[in-house]
Order: sequence, then structure tokens, then C-alpha cells
Amino acid sequence: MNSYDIAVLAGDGIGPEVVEATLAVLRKVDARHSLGLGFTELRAGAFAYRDTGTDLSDEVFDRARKADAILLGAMGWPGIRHADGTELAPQITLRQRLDLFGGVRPIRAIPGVPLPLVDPRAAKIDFVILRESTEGLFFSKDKGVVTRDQAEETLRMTRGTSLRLARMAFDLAGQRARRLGRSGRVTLVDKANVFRAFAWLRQIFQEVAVDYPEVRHDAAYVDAMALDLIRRPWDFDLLPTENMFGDILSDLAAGLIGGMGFAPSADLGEGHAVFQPSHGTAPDIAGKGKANPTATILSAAMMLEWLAMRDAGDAMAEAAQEIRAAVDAAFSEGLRTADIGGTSGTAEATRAVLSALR
Ligand SMILES: NC(=O)c1ccc[n+]([C@@H]2O[C@H](COP(=O)([O-])OP(=O)(O)OC[C@H]3O[C@@H](n4cnc5c(N)ncnc54)[C@H](O)[C@@H]3O)[C@@H](O)[C@H]2O)c1
Ligand SMILES: CC(C)[C@H](C(=O)O)[C@@H](O)C(=O)O
Ligand SMILES: [Mg+2]
Repeated sequence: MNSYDIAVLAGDGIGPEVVEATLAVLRKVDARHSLGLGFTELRAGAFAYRDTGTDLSDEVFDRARKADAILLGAMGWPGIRHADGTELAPQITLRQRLDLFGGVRPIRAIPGVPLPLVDPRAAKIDFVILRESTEGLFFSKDKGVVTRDQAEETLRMTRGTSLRLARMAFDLAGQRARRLGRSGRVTLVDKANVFRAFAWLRQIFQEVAVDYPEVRHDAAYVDAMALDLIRRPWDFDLLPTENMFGDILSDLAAGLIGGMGFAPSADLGEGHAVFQPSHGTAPDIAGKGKANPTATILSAAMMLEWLAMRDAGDAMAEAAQEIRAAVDAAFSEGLRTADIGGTSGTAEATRAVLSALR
């Protein structure tokens, strides 16, 4: 009997390719640990819109909302657009409608993966971007006012969501400190030198920091952080930030560890969660069997860990850890995907991870 209902939205482009790889890994750990995972595949995305007129139907949304967790590939296609010129982005609809305010985007150097930074400390890169995912500048989506002479979008933050984001940042920093055996540090990334909204956000983080005396707390301007993520990324731990800043910095940060194919994510709310790679549908390599499935496989490990924390228990957490260890082992033992200059495509990378699963 299946105890955990996982809604699978593979999406567009390389989405279905990396999801197929990830389901093979999940099925293997499920068989070994009797996790009781059941998968329901649902259609959404840009091509669904082209074929049916909707990118996320009410039926698909309701089915996904009822699931224990949602696993998503990637969605969007540059040639399929709304009349206003914007692309289809059902991921944003899911984040907003399911109140998934916490975009957890871990950036960890995987042993064996060649890194663009030559400094040996790059092998220690291990930090998390916590992207607020329902407000900020994205609050303005579909609300911007555009005339012939002017275009205006609005950035909004609320006290409720900002407090929840701050608590999530300090809680995650505390958990990481215990796991990694070091002290935790939360660095709010903002633009408080120019915008009142960010000065106000700093105050909210300071209020919350009082409850976490064991976690160090500071703040940095986003432009300086873009520089420091290249100069000394090994110095950072937990980086909460506004939605748009987090979107941009998470791609920059993925570049530090080998590219988008290595960057997982989890969009967390209080009752729901979507797990997906940080990358998109990669139209340049879609359909060629070249996509690196690592980011999606690691997102699935985050999903098992999240289910474990909710109530699923030790076997689920162990399976998550085994998936991470298998990814590390596969690359340590020589797996080289096409995005890092190797020859292995999606199928070969999946086989390497499956055979490294202990
Ligand atoms: N979460 C999502 O679903 C998501 C995220 C970003 C972009 N998008 C959408 O995807 C489409 C393409 O966007 P883009 O090109 O700006 O970003 P992208 O992330 O799809 O691709 C950027 C670059 O990274 C490479 N890349 C991405 N994932 C990879 C993987 N798993 N393995 C190997 N290489 C990989 C691509 O080949 C490309 O060179 C757009 O329609 C965009 O809106 C969706
Ligand atoms: C595709 C796009 C809507 C999405 C975003 O902007 O959030 C993506 O870039 C991401 O990082 O998840
Ligand atoms: Mg992005």
C-alpha cells in the first residue's frame, strides 16, 4: 500500500528527462526501505498550455494540492508566451497559491566535480540561499502597469511572511550547525542602503535573531554579495533574501559548483512543498539525452527529508542520505556529465547513481 502520495509534474523540455531519472532513483530506495511512495504523473506547463489552453488546470492544481509532496521537473518554453510577452510560469502559481514562501536552494560542492574557482577552499562550498518565493518583486507578476511611455512594477513584503522567512532561516542555520558541527550564521542579503523596505526587513531579522543567540547574524548588500559569492563563497552559511535577488543569486551560485545541473531546490510552505531543480527546461539541450539529472535527484532527497521531518520517520531520512551519498560516490568515482565537459548523458548518469546506491 502506498502511504505517501507524490504528485509528479514533469513539465517541459528537459523536465521529463530529469524526472524519469529521478523516479528510477526514488523507486530503488523505495523498494529497499519500503517507504510506500506512490507517484501520480500530472500534465502542466508551456506545452500543456499550447495544447489545452491552460498551463495548470484546476483539476491538476487540486490533485497536486492534495498530494503529500510535489516533485516538479521544469516548466516554460521561450517560444510559448502570453499576449503581454511574458512566459508561462505555473511554478509561480504553485508557490503563490500554496503559500510556498521558503525557497530553499542549497549550494554544495560535490566531491569530484570540477569547479570553476581554482582556490582549494572551493571544495568546501556549502551554503543555502533562502529565497522568499511569494512576495518581493514577484508580488507584481501580472499586476505591472505598462503604458506606451512608462512601465511600473511593485515590490511588496509583508511582516507575516518576513517573520516566517526569518524564523525558517534561523531554524535551518541551527539544524545545519548541528549536522556540520560548526556554528551557524544567517546573512540577510538586501539593498537596505537604498530602499526603505529592506531597512525594515533588517529590523525584522534583528527582532527574530534575539530568539537564536547561538546563531550569528549579519547582513550584506546584494551587489557586494554577488562579488563575495565569487571571491569567498566558502565563508557563507544561510543567505535569506528577497524573491528576485534569490532568483538571480541562485543561478550565480549554481555556477560555482558546476552549473544548473547541480542545484536542487525546495519551495516550502507550512502544509505543502514543491521539490524541483533550480534550473529551467534548457531548450538548447532538450531531447538530446544530455541533461544532468543530479539537481532533480538531490531535490528528491530534500523531499524525502522533508517528509521525514513531518512524520515519515527514520527510513525516509536514511533514504535521503543514501541518495546524497550515491550522488557523491558516482562523481567521486569519475562520473562526468556533459555540462562539466564529460561524455555521460542522462541515462549514464542515472545508471551511475543507481549503482552507487548502497
Ligand atoms: N524552475 C523552472 O521550471 C524554471 C527555472 C528557470 C527557467 N525556466 C524556464 O526554462 C526555459 C529556459 O530558461 P533558461 O535557458 O534561461 O534557463 P535554463 O536553466 O533552462 O538553462 C540555462 C543553461 O543551463 C543549462 N542547464 C540547465 N539545466 C541543466 C541540466 N540539468 N543539465 C545540463 N545543463 C543544464 C542549459 O543547457 C542552459 O545552457 C525558459 O522558458 C524559462 O522561463 C524554468
Ligand atoms: C522560470 C521562472 C518562473 C522561475 C522563477 O523566476 O522563479 C525560475 O527562474 C526559478 O528560479 O525557479
Ligand atoms: Mg531562476
